[in-house]
Amino acid sequence: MADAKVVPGKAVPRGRFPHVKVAGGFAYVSGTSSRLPDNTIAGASVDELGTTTLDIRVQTRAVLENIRDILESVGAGLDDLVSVTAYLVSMNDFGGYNEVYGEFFDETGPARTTVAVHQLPHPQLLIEIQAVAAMSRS
Ligand SMILES: O=C(O)C/C=C/C(=O)C(=O)O
Repeated sequence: MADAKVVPGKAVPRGRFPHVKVAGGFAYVSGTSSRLPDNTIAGASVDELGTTTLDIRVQTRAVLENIRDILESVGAGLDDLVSVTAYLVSMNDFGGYNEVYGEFFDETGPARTTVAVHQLPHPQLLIEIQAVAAMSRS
């Protein structure tokens, strides 16, 4: 049985899809950004002159924390992840992303693929991650 869920308290999806869908013993987490419940973007700020500052480290941490919260809503956690696909707007951000990623996971963690894409669904986003977790907990 498949079980799709929009998680209360998380940023509402900007389309008709769930945060997570559980099927066949796995939890499939939709592409997740650093967007917060008030629709601001963690790791993005605009000063009084309109200059935008984007921080890949802050965004990466917030993305992984959002995924952690989404997984917890279905009884799983970051330790249950088996696959991660990360989308960066620029490979110039790979170093900062990789540094923060390494605070969450090591070589026993999920299989990972990182690619650069032309754009993400909001101009302030530097990173989005989709992930799959095994539902190992009873
Ligand atoms: O929800 C976000 O902030 C970013 C992710 C969006 C998608 O992956 C999507 O709309 O499909």
